[in-house]
Amino acid sequence: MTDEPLLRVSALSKFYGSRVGCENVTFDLWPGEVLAVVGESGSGKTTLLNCLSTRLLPSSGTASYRMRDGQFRELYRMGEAERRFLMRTDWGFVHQNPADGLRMTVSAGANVGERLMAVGDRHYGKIRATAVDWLSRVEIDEDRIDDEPRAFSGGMRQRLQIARNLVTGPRLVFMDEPTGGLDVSVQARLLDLLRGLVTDLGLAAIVVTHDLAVARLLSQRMMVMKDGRVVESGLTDRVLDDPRAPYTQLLVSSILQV
Ligand SMILES: Nc1ncnc2c1ncn2[C@@H]1O[C@H](COP(=O)(O)OP(=O)(O)OP(=O)(O)O)[C@@H](O)[C@H]1O
Repeated sequence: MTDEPLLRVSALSKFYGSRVGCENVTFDLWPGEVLAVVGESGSGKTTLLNCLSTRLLPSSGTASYRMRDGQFRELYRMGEAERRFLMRTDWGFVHQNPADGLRMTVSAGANVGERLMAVGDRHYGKIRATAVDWLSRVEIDEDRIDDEPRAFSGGMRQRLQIARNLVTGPRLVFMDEPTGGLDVSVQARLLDLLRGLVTDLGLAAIVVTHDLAVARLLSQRMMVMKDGRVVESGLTDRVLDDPRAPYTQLLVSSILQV
């Protein structure tokens, strides 16, 4: 661990015309830390995630990322080429719908291998061996390596998307409802797998979820959003066991009643 954050976000806001997407969001993310962003539909989670991952330009505010050389760079002032390089080498993005993060008409092995080629690997044998290794880490049998993800179940597709994102050794991974849309039993297994990988690799992650159980299992810290604003933030166990904002209390009690 270093004594400097990986990401520094200050007074970030995004407006869609007069509508608030997210407003005045400030936080630091530390290396190896998992931050969950929770809130009901329309609270601004996806807007925030898209701004942080530079898919969307905020209306105001700053976000600085500590590059591998230790220097902080302002994300919204980066050139397109540098931003793309960062996204390819140092970041991952796991979409809720695996089809958004995979190439559905190339093999599972190629989905993983092409990410290695994108960062300069050229040795075919090594790429294939790494792909096999990563497929096994996400519990996909080696004999499925030549199958296209269209032939996979939802859970397998999501595990493949995770392998594709982690194979290049990113330092920060953005996840948008990574277990959304899956059966409950498949969700539990995927969450276990994700938790293991994040811990083993010492990954930092920002996980958007409306599911407090996902936040509890994956994150050390969480932010609760409502109407685009952060209404509460803190260590996940503290926020869930002793929520202070009335909205968080409502959110937590509504889950407990289920
Ligand atoms: N492209 C857009 N144009 C206009 N308004 C938008 C756009 N995207 C989001 N919004 C609005 O911004 C607000 C925050 O939406 P956002 O999708 O970020 O919330 P969310 O918490 O991620 O919701 P969900 O869980 O349903 O995805 C909402 O009022 C939404 O209607």
